[in-house]
Amino acid sequence: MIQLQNLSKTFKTSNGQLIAVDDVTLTVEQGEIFGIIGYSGAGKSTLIRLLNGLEKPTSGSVTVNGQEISSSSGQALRSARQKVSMIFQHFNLLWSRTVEDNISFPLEIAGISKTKRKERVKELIELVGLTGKEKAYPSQLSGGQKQRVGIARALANNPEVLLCDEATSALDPETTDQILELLVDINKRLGLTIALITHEMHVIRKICHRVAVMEAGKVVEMGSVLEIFQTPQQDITKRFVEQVNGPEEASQTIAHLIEQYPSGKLVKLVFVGDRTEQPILSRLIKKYQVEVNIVQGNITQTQNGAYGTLYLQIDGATLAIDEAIDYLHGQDVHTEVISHD
Ligand SMILES: Nc1ncnc2c1ncn2[C@@H]1O[C@H](COP(=O)(O)OP(=O)(O)OP(=O)(O)O)[C@@H](O)[C@H]1O
Repeated sequence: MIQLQNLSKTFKTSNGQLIAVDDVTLTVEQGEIFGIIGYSGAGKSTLIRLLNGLEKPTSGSVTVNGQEISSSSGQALRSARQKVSMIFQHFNLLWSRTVEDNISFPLEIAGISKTKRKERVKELIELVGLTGKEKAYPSQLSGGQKQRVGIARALANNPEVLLCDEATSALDPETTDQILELLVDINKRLGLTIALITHEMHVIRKICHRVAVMEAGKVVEMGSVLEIFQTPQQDITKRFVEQVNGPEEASQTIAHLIEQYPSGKLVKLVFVGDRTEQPILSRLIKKYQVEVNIVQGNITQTQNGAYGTLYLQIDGATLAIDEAIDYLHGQDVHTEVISHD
């Protein structure tokens, strides 16, 4: 659906050339929710501006549904851009227009008749859950409601792709979750492809199928959200995963656990949801004559399923413990020994 091929964008600044996006190649599949995460300055905004044709690449290409946006101009660019819609962190609503007139605006520009506009606006208001607010002005709405208007307006002309630029960053956690649920609902109901940029791993965990991690203009890691949460490779990715799992707390707990369970070995298992029912633990105990204490565990939900972490204390004869750990390494779970005798 969206293809970025060796995409780069360089800006000339007073300090010389600045590479904002550096040789990015990725594909967003039809119907997918794809997240791009990075800290401030990583190049996310530049990337999204390249995606909707607001910036021209220095090199490489952007193709949306077979049409190259990066090399189009004039009418061709305008028609290509109609397939791509966007919502923003600060909503970008027209403050002097009511909710229904804001949503109607792109339809007016597209030359849709008044009767058809009314019908479509009604449909969209229902879709985003704003019934009863048709005549309200943006200043009379909560942040979540404003973003619902933004979403309805973005969907008015039936785009093929929705781009979300930090769409929930100005909202409180509860409202964030409601807006994220609305995006998932729209993705499922309309089969709409969604590409979003964010600095919050919570957003990625909650709604994305796949994620690309950006650092200094480059995509440094990419994969299914489940995979990335389960086995992050790069340090930056690990830091993002910790945003959701809570690092200090976890490391404090681990230090505490080591103190509390000084004998045997402390092992961390990371497993994917549908493998949780496999009787790995009971086999382990039966086969190796070790004692297994479940010390701590949690499960995290993502759009691709759940993944869990389980801390075990394995105690017994040294040889039996080592064999038991070898057995775990041979299973389909990620196993890490976090303390030694
Ligand atoms: N028009 C421009 N001219 C010069 N430099 C720019 C321009 N736009 C972006 N940059 C630079 O490119 C780099 C990437 O910026 P970008 O805004 O894409 O990052 P970001 O990940 O979106 O960060 P943020 O979340 O803070 O917006 C930054 O160093 C920024 O200063």
